[in-house]
Amino acid sequence: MEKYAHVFQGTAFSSKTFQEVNILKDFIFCINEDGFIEKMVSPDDEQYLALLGAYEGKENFHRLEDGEYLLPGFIDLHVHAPQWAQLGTALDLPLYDWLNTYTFPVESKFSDIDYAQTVYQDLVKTLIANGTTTALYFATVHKESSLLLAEICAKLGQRGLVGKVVMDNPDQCPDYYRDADTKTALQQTEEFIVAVQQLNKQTKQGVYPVVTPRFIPSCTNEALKGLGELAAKYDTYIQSHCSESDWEHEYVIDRFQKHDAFALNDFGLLQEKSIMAHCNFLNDEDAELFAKTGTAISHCPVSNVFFSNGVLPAAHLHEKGVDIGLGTDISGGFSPSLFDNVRQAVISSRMLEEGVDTTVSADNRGVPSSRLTTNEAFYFATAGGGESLSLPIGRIEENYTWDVQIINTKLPSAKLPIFGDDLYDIFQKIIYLARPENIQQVWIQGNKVHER
Ligand SMILES: Nc1nc2[nH]cnc2c(=O)[nH]1
Repeated sequence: MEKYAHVFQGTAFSSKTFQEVNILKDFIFCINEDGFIEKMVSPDDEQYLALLGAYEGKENFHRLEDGEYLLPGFIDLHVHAPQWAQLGTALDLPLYDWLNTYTFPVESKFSDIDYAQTVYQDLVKTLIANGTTTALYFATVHKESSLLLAEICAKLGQRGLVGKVVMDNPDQCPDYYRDADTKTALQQTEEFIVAVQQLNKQTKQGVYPVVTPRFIPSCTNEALKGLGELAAKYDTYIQSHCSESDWEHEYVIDRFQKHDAFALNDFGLLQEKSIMAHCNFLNDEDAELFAKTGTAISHCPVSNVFFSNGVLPAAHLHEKGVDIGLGTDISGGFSPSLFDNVRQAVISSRMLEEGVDTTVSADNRGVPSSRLTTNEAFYFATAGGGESLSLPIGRIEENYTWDVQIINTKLPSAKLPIFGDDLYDIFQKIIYLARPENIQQVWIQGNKVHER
């Protein structure tokens, strides 16, 4: 009977469908050596008592305390790791000015490996403590510190997908922060891919290289083409920014007479393992191309308030068959927490649906059918992120990895107002009220990586 690496007993919440949450009350979760959920047993199952008998009292048996609940770990599909150093600043500027006056100077400092070590280590630890078990990172143009970020994820136990950023267009990138030239950018990207694929061989939870043209304005046509070819050669993930703001969307129309989606596709950059950030200006034709190629969207609702000039029609795009996950967009978004982004996804979608200008009649004020429910926004932060990455993550279900956060609702300093509620109400309270201190433990691929 005793063959599992860990056995947990407790109540879990996990998406069943886009609309519905599964409540697994007092289940037993059996985790194998590889860190996967091999078996889930309900209290009605005849094996339940036998399993308890075999594991109770052992070191690898974990019973959740009263007031503790399991959620899947969050999947953050868009993090600019170096921007951790400027979190919460300069958010009153428009995107172009923010990039040029704040962000590029900060990112240029990551040529210094010691500085990178300090910032990246702090970021990865903080994201884990916020319940983020998988993160898709933009690093900087520097190959060495980008590789260091992948090594830090590997060491701290987080599933990290990391990109060395490519910016080779002298018209759009400053002299002090740019790849030396196109050839060097592509060569260093290739070396980076090979090194991270090597690192992945010794990393249980996985670390993956990501081909990362920053966005179309930063890159020459030769770089975009070369990056599409490298992604195909090494079967890597691809990430970029797509149709984020009025300025960026218009820039691409000016340069290519088409939208970002079609321009990126021409360079081989839209495929099953592509994840594009923001996408606020996608029209239906762009969305159909995303669905056809398997390209996913990382929806960054906090950041969008500041930089996107609009709200992503996430419900509509999901309806059109596009995979969607959530991103913090550190530091376009000021919060490292996907809880905050779930909340903002709901809030922004309601404002889109209802409209915001009260001088316009209610009938014409908003965009009908735009709202996201709490369950749907939770789905994006978990199961939707897993689907976007085509990895068995984001759900508490058999054959998925044991990537979970244990939420303590009874912490004296951050107690949730629960007075005999039913379990679904407790789930909703966790989604809207939990703070980082309520995250008691975080596990990734069967390993405990955080405890407070
Ligand atoms: N939000 C955001 N958009 C971008 N577009 C190009 N670079 C960036 C960035 O760092 N953040």
